[in-house]
Amino acid sequence: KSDNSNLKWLVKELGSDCLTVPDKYGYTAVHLAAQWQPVDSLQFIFDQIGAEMFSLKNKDGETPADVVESQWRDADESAKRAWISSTQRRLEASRPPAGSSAPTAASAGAKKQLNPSFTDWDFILQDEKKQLIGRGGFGEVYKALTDLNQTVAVKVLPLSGTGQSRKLQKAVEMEKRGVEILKRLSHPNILQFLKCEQKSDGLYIFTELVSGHSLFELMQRQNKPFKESGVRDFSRQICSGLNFLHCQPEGAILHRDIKSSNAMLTSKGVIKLIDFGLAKEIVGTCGLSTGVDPKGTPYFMAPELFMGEGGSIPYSAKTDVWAFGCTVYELTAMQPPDANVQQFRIAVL
Ligand SMILES: Nc1ncnc2c1ncn2[C@@H]1O[C@H](COP(=O)(O)OP(=O)(O)OP(=O)(O)O)[C@@H](O)[C@H]1O
Repeated sequence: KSDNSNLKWLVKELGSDCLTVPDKYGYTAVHLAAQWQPVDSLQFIFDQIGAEMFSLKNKDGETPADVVESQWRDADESAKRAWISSTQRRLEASRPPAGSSAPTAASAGAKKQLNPSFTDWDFILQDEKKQLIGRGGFGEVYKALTDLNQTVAVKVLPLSGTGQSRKLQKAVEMEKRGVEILKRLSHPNILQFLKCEQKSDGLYIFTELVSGHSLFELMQRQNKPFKESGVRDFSRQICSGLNFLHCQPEGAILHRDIKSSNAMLTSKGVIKLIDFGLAKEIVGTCGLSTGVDPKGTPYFMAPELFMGEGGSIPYSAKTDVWAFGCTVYELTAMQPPDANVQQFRIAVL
């Protein structure tokens, strides 16, 4: 669009983080605005994400300022160049002298990214116990503090007592590779993965700590489904996250476990998809369980998933979309489709 209404819509729907998400060429919404939109779009972006907008680079290493520089066509281009140089001058002038850590308006506005390169960490304690924030079908999630002074979530998949068979180690290696892939993704609706550590007693997966509740938990607490406007908003955000996963340049990344308990709502109204169907390989290998069944999952499974042969399950982007449809149903009805049918009979249907 030649005005910034589409940018405003994006930010309203997805939050300002979406402005920095690159497409397959590394172009962000900031690059596109710099290329196609008038100068007030740049000001709008600056108001949203601050100085960070000048450091974004596409795959050719071009910043939004470079994109403007390479086009010298009309009045808009010169207005943009003038705005960029005066804003950068102002930023430079407000930067603290070397060695000083006094905050400036620019640095206070800049968003801090989660840094995955911490080397040491510890559980955060509450009443002298590890602060548990959730329990899933095969792991428990705790709060942790890293040596880079960031609070993160750590999911612990216990491996002790299950033996260290080669099959298990292979499943653990697959899990680690999965985390390596997910680490590289950055999208406002996808939980940020940080790293994975294998210890003698388990596998520790570190992620962004989300402040909020899952949509499943919220429905249970309110004891009613969401209103249509909420379902629309959450569905749109889940789609945005899924679309991002499915459109990765190296091929689709699948979530494999879309359901309301795996969509968290933050205090700012942002949906985060959590709990990618990673650990399933380990569970399949060693029968690991915390005693809580991964309840309801068959109700979200596409028909073809019950027909996999030779132990292979034909997950695809389409099976994620099927699970998404079941989740929309769940959000309006508080239960997935066919919830009155026993789990083991779902496959027969
Ligand atoms: N990164 C996180 N930040 C904050 N809370 C989290 C995070 N990850 C998980 N949780 C909380 O922990 C709960 C359990 O999460 P987990 O991913 O282990 O299992 P689940 O999705 O409930 O079930 P299953 O793994 O059986 O599908 C979630 O419902 C959520 O409340």
